[in-house]
Amino acid sequence: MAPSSSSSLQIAMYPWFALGHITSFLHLSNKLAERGHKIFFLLPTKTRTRFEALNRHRDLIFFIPIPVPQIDGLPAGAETTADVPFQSHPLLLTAMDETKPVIETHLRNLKPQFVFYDFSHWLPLLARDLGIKSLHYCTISPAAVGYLLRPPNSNLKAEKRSLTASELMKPPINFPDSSIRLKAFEARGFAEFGEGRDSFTERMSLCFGECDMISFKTCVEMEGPYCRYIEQQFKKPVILAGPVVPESPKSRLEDNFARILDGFSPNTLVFCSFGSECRLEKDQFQELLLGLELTGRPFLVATKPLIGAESSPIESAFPEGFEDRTRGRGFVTGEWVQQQLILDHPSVGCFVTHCGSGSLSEAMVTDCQLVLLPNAGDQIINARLMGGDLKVGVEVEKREEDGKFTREGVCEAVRVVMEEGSVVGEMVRENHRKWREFVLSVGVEDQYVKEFVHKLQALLDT
Ligand SMILES: C[C@@H]1O[C@H](OP(=O)(O)OP(=O)(O)OC[C@H]2O[C@@H](n3ccc(=O)[nH]c3=O)[C@H](O)[C@@H]2O)[C@H](O)[C@H](O)[C@H]1O
Repeated sequence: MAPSSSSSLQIAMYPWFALGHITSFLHLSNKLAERGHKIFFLLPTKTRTRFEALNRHRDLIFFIPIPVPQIDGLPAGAETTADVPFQSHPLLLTAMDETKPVIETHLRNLKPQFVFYDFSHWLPLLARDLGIKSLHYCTISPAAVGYLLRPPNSNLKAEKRSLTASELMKPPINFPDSSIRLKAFEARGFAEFGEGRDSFTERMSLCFGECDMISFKTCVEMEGPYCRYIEQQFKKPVILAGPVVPESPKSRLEDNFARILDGFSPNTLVFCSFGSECRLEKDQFQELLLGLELTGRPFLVATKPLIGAESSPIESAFPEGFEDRTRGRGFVTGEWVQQQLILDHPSVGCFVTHCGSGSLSEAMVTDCQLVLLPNAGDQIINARLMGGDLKVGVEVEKREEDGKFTREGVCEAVRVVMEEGSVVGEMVRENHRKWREFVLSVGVEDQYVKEFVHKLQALLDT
């Protein structure tokens, strides 16, 4: 018998097998556990160790290991999008779909009142059969969902076709007024995604269409119009978890990085990270490094480029003479770093980000200047939102003909935000400061989470 709506909630969470999604669900779990609610966090077995440090309430957040089925074509032991190239993501989706019987067993035993999910389109239907309410907790921004997914009632299905590049260059009908547009090369990228995109679009339409409620990690002040647009398009209540400000992990910054960062004056170092999935082609990786070299500033890059064999050392992809020229001020690693702790370090003055939603949440609460260098998917829309609507960062220019960025473009974007007296730099600094103050102001987060829980409890009474 479900407890009355005034007592604490019991929620199962099953995020998509991507570190950015798991991180986002865990940040929300911390906020809910802080208020006494119990979370059963289902995640791939081996991946759990990456997240122990982020679990701040081990008495209320219980990690439940889910073995990832071995699918033909998936490397042995692969569990998340960080373990496979982008082209293999559909195989990982299949692996997640094949965990359905295991998830059903857990839900029958755990008997949560809710299940939160994002890409497992079969979960809302399963939950309904088990008398469990389902919430699609969408880590992708409402602006990106609205622009890229297009309304479910569009005539595309009837015409059995995908959106063309020219259709994708313009926002959908009734989309809120904004600076969000796709450039020709970006629209072509989405259109060429083709049937992979169609089945993904189909999957997402089910994820949004079958749940009891939709939720985003954002606030009305930032993305209210886009949330209302989603509500209208999917005819489903949208509840907001608020900014879900990530707390810093309990761990300390590793000595080798502490030593590097302690060696630089406050707000001087450029930190660059592209999340857990992005793998730059070698030519673009070199343009990035040469661009940071051109700035004349100290920099730390944490990203794993696509280079020959996985076992090749990252130095094999460095531009000619780069190491000698940047010794003592340029640091590059292909390993997983403690991004939140690095961003918190006083020497970091600029964050070059791929605009993944987790990284942007973390960026918003720092005082780093932001350079936006989206790689794919919703990151592009996030960059337009941050650089165009909110004006809290500057986007790196890319060539129209092939969508590639250049060393000069990287250097110019860093210069604009970091140079003393730069008008644009001061504008984005001030806008970022205002949003940071809003997001961190007393009561904002608490009010959003309270309202979020209240709406969940109200759903139990329906
Ligand atoms: C929603 C989905 O998130 C995806 O994940 P991705 O990992 O790329 O990026 P983030 O969301 O920033 O998530 C990345 C997370 O990994 C952390 N991190 C990353 C690198 C590192 O070396 N160390 C770290 O601690 C970082 O702090 C953040 O919390 C994609 O963007 C996708 O476009 C988006 O729809």
